[in-house]
Order: sequence, then C-alpha cells, then structure tokens
Amino acid sequence: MSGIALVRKPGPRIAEGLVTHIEREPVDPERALVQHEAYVAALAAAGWTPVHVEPADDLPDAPFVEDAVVVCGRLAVLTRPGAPERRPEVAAVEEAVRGLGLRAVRVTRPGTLDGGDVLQVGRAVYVGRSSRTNDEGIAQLAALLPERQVRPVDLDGVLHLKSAVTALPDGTLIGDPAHLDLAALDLARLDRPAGLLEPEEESGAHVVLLGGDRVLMAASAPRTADLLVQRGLDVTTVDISEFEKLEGCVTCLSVLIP
Ligand SMILES: NC(=O)NCCC[C@H](N)C(=O)O
Repeated sequence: MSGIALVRKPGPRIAEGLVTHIEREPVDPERALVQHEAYVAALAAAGWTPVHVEPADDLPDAPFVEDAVVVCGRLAVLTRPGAPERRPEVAAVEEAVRGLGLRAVRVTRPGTLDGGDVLQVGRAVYVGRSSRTNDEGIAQLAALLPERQVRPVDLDGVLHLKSAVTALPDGTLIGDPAHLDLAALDLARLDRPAGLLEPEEESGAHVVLLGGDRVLMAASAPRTADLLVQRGLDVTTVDISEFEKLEGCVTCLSVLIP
C-alpha cells in the first residue's frame, strides 16, 4: 500500500499547544521540527508521498493534522474541532484535500469532531465521545458514511479515542481497557477472539499502518514495539517526544490517503 501522507510542519509557537490531561512541559520548537522531518522521512521510506499542508505559524496545534480531516475512500470530512482555537486549522487542510481531488464535506455547528477520535477498522468506524467530539458530530459523520458502521465509544481520562486504542494490520485492536468503554468496541461481535491487545506502554497503543505488515510507532514504546515484532510485524519507530508533551501521538501527525 502507498499513497499520500498529509502532514503539516510545526511552527515557532508549537510550545503553546493545548494540554488537557498531562502537566505542561517546555517544548523545543527546533527539536520538534527535526523530529517532524524524521517522522515524514519514515513515511516516505515506507512509500508514502508527503503532501505538506500550508504551515500555520500562529496555530500551535496545526501539526496534529489528523484532527482536521477524516478521509474515507475519496471522501474528506473536514472536521469542526472541539477546541475553538483549533477551528482555523481546517481551511488550509480543506484546500489541500481539494487539491488532491478528494470530495470535501464539512462537519457543521453544533457538531464537533476531532479526527483523533475516529478509528476506522474494516467496515467499523469507532468514534470517541470525548471532550472534543459530541453526539451531533458523531451523527453527522454517520450520515456522511451510510455504508459504514459508525459506533460511538465513551472514553475516560484521555484526549481522543486514538490516544487509547488503534488497530494492527490484521484488525486486532491494541489499547488500554482502563480508558475505554469495552462494550462499545463490541469485540466479540466483530469476531476478534483475541479481544484487546494491551500495550506495554501507554504510547504503545498508537500504531500507524504503513501497509502490509509495516507499522510506525513512537520510540517511547520500545517494549510494545518488541511485542509487535514478536507477532511478525515490521516496526519502525520515531522519536516524537516534543509532540508527546502536547498529548500528540504518531497517529495524529499525518493522514494517510491510499
Ligand atoms: N489526534 C491527536 O491525538 N491529536 C493530538 C492533539 C494535541 C493537541 N495539543 C490538542 O490538545 O488538541
């Protein structure tokens, strides 16, 4: 699998990004830029062509581009982020996805939706009911994706659904049950006998699917990376420490469009 990797460079004000569930720590903007370049290089090495959304130096959280758009086939759902200060991020992302020839639609008021709350696994689309994503946003997404099973999932103590759970190439979910409404994931009905694979580190729940058996993970989850190697996966790790200080993960720094 290969395609486009939508990304957005961090700007000089990245240290001012939002922090909700963790203590604020100093963020080094230059280090963030270097880490971002290595992240993009890892995607490119796996066959994904980077497309850079116009940087937005006055929008500190703009590099977390996943939150601004949900791509499903050739449809791009531009979100209405739950944090009002992040809403201006969406316009340039819309321009970028239109430039790629995707059909663009928008989540509208009073709906709110962050892309970090949307986990697509086969026909299922799990959507975190979070402080950023409301029921109206989930309902709008469901109406836009009539052929998919959109399933709300309640969260506890994490920013986004994908802060707590993602999926491996075979569809096995990897995540921390402490943060998730397991009943909503409906593991049995979705024929996942293994249930939920628990990561060794919190950031081990964040897996980007690069195609085939290849996955991208944060360097902060070495024991989970080993676990996945033992399961036969080809794991690449990248250091994204500056983004992790702002509750970012490997998943939220790109949108992969096959
Ligand atoms: N999808 C994601 O996990 N996004 C991370 C967003 C972090 C940003 N500091 C925020 O609070 O919105």
